[in-house]
Amino acid sequence: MPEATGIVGEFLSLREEADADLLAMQCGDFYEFFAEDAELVAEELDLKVSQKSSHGSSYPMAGVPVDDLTPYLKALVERGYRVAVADQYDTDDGGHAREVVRVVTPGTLLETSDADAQYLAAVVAGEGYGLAFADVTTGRFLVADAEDRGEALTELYRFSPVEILPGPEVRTDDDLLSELDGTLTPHETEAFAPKRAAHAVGEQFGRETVDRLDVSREAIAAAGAVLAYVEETGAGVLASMTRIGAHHGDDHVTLDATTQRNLELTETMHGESEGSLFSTIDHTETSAGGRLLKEWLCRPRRSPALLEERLACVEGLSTAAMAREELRDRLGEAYDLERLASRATHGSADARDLVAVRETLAVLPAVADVVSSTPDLADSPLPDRLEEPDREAAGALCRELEEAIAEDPPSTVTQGELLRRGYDPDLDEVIERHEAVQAWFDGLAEREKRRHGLSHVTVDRNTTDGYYVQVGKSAADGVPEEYDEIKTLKNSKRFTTDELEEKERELLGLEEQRGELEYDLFAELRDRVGERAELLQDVGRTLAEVDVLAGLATHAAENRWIRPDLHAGEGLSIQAGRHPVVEGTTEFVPNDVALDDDRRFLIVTGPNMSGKSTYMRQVACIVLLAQIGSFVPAREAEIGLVDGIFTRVGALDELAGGRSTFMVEMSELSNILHSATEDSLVILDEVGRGTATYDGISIAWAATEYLHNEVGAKTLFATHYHELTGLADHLPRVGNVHVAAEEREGEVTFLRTIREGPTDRSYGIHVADLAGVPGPVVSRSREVLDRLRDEKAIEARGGGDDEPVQTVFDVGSGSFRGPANADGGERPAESRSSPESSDGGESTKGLDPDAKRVLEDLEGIDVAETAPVELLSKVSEWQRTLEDR
Ligand SMILES: Nc1ncnc2c1ncn2[C@@H]1O[C@H](COP(=O)(O)OP(=O)(O)OP(=O)(O)O)[C@@H](O)[C@H]1O
Repeated sequence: MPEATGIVGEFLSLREEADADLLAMQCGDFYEFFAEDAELVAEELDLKVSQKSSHGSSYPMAGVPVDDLTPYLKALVERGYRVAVADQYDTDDGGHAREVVRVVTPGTLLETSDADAQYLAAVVAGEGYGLAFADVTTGRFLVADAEDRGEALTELYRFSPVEILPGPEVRTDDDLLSELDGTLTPHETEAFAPKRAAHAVGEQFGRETVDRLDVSREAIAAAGAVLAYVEETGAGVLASMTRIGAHHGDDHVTLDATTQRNLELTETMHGESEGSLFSTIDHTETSAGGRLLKEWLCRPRRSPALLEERLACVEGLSTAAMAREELRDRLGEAYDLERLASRATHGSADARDLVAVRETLAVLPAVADVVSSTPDLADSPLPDRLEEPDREAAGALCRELEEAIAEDPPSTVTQGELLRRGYDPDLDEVIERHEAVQAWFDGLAEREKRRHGLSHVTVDRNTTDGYYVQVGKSAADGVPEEYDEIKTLKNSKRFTTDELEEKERELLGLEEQRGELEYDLFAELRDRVGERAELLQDVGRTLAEVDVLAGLATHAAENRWIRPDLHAGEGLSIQAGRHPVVEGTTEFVPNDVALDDDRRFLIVTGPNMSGKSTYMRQVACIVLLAQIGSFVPAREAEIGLVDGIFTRVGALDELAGGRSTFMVEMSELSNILHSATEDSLVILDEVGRGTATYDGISIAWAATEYLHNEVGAKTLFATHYHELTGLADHLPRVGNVHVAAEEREGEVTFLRTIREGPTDRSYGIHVADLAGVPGPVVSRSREVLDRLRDEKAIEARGGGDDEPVQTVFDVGSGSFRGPANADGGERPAESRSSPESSDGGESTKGLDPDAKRVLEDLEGIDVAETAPVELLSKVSEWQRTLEDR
C-alpha cells in the first residue's frame, strides 16, 4: 500500500509516536479516528464508519464533533483503552497541524461522572514496598510504606486504584500482579529512578515537606513515578496537587483486603453496593461527603483524641435535630469543590463550574452561622473545625466570583454572556455597543412597518441568509427600492438592505470582540481560581466532613444508636448490640458481648442458621464504627480501641483464581496468625471446615491455642466442632457461648439469643429441611442421626433389593465393620472380612497379601487370653513370613 499522505498520513505518524491504544485527532470541528482505530472505535461506540481516500488508497474513518469528545473518551477509557488526543493548531503559513496534547488513561481521566475517588497508584518494591496514590480529579496525593507484599496489597485494596504503575521489580512479581484489579500500565523505568523521583517530588511539594514525610525511598520513587506519569499524559492537573500526605499504617486500624470484603464495608459479598455497611449508614448530601465516608470506613483510626472529637460532633448533631436538618439543607447546595478545583487548574472548568465554586464557597459561612447559633453545636468541636480553612480568603474569592460571573451563564465559554456588567470597563464598552446594535435590530421590524406602511414584517437571522427582513407575500410588492430580495418562500419574501448588511457586520464584529474579550477575562479568572486549588480543597474537605458527621448523626438519631465509650484498655463490653445492616431488614434480637483480660477468646457454638456469623460480624462492625467516630447500634458499648480487625468467614469460591476453597481458608488463617496482635480483634467463622473432619478439628484446635497463648488477640470463633468447646476447661482465657434454639415436638425455633456455655446441637437437618432437601433424604438423615447418637454405628444402605444392608460404619473406630445381619445386628467377629474383601481395612490398603495376613492375624489376637509362649511363636512366625516375601 502506498504511504498515506495528507491528513491520514499525519494521523498515522502521530499514532505511531503516541504511547496509547487509540488516537483521536482534531480535524476542524471533529475529532477523527482513522484506519484500524476507526474500526475499533466504531465497534465499541457504535459510530458510523466512512471512507477517506489518500494517495489512491481508502481508509476507514470515524469521527465525533469536537464538543462531544468527552463522553466518547470517557466510554473508551472506561473500557480500558488509553486514548491519545491530538489537537489542531494554526501554523505560521496559514495552514493547520496537530500534536498530541494528552493521553487519557483510567487513572488520569478528569471527566469522570462517578462520585467515587479515582486513584492512580504506583507500587515499588525494595526493602519493603513503597506506594503512592493520586486522585487527579481532586488533587489528593498520598504516599505509604508497606512492610511486605500482604501489607502492600492491603493498602492497594483500601484505595482500590483504577490504574496502577508497577515499579521495575514489581513487573515480574506475578503473585502481586495477579491480585491487582486496576489497569496495569508499565510506565518507563527511569521515572522510578530514586534520584529523579526524589527531585520531582521535591519540586512539586517542596523539599522540606518531603523530608518531614518520613517515608521510604521506595515510597518517594512511587510518588515520583506518579507525578511523571500525570505530567506526561498531559492531564494538566499537577498544579492542583499541592499537598502530599503520608498514610501511616500506625494511625489506622489494619483491615486487610479479606476483612474489608467480609464485613461488606462498601459492597456485599456479591458485589452489590445495596446492603453494604456504607449504603446503610450513608446519609450524606454531597458526593464529596459520600466519598469521605467510604474513606473513613475503609480506614478506621486509632487516635482516641481524633475519635472523641468526631464523636462529640456526632453527639451535638444528633441532639440538635432542627439545626442538623438545616445544615444538611445547606450542604445540599454544595458542589464537589475538590473536583472543581482540579477542573479549574486543568483549564476545563466553564462559567457554570465557577458559579458552582461560588455557591459552594457561600455554603461555608452559612454552615458556620447555623453552628454558632445552636448551643449544642457551638459547644462541640465543630466551630474549630470550620475555622480550619482560610475563611477570609474563601470569602474574598466568593465575592470576586459573585462580581464577575453572570447570574446564569451558558455552558460554552467562547460565545460571551459569561461575565457581569461592571467587572471590566473595556468589556462594558463592548457590551454597550453590542447591545446598542442588537437593539437596532430588535426595533427594525417595527420601524420598517411604520416607515414604509408595511404589514407582516419580521426580522430574523439564520446561518445561510444572515440577518434579513421578511415580508408577507401580500405586502411584498410594496417594499421600497433599497430592499434587495434574497429568497422567496411560499408565503413571504426575504430582503436585505445595505444598512442591514453594514449593521450585521458591525454586530458580528462586536459579537466576536465580546466573545474573545470575555473568554480572555474568564480564562484569567479561572486561572486565579485554579491557583487557589489548595483553599478550595480545604473548604471542600471541611464541608465533606460536616456532611459525613451530620449523616452519621442522622443515622444515629433515626436508629437509636449510642455514643460508645472508648478506652485504651483490653476490654470490649457491648450491651444489647445489633448488627448495623441486619437490624434494618428484620426484627432483630439484640445481644451482649463481654471480653476482658480474663476472658479474651469466645468459642461460639449453636445450630446452623442460628445467627453465629451475624453475631460475630455485629461485634466487628460495632468496633469498626466506633473507630471511625460513629455512634453504634447498642444500648451501651465500652470499646477498648483495637489496632486491627481480622476476619476469616465463609469461603467464597476462588476456584477461578486458581486456589481451592480450603487453600484460601488456610492462607487467610495464616495471615491472621502472622499479623494479629494482642490489641487486635479476630473473627473466625468455621475454620477448618474445608477439609477432612479430623484435620479440620486439629487445625482449629491448634489455631485456638496459638491465638490464646501467643497472640492474645480478642477473638470470637464460631464452630460446629463441638470438641473445641472443651478447650475452655484447659485454656484460662477461653469461654464458651452459644446461640440458643428451642426444640419442641420436632420443631426448632431459633431464639437468636446468645447464652453462656456450649451447645452440641447443630439442627443441620432442620436447616436442610427448610432449604427444601427432598423428604426421604431428610427423614433418612434423622434416622442416621438417631442411630449415630444411640449406637455410635450406622449401616449403609444400598445394593440389590434382597440385600439392602451391606456394611456397618463404626463411629468409634472410624471404619466399616462388615455386613450387618438381616436384623440389623452385627455378624460374629470370626466372619470378619477376608484379605481380599472390599473392606479389607483402611489400615492394610497398599500392602501385599502376606503383610496383610500378618496384620490381620495380629489384629485378631486377644493378648489377655493368649499364653506368652504362644505369642512368641506367633511373632517368630510373622517374622519369617515377612522375611520370605
Ligand atoms: N440477632 C438476630 N436477630 C434476628 N435475626 C437474626 C439475628 N442473628 C441472625 N439473624 C438472622 O438469622 C439468619 C442466619 O444467621 P447466620 O448466618 O448468622 O447464622 P449462622 O449461625 O452463622 O449459620 P451457619 O452456622 O449455618 O453458617 C440470617 O438470615 C440473619 O438475618
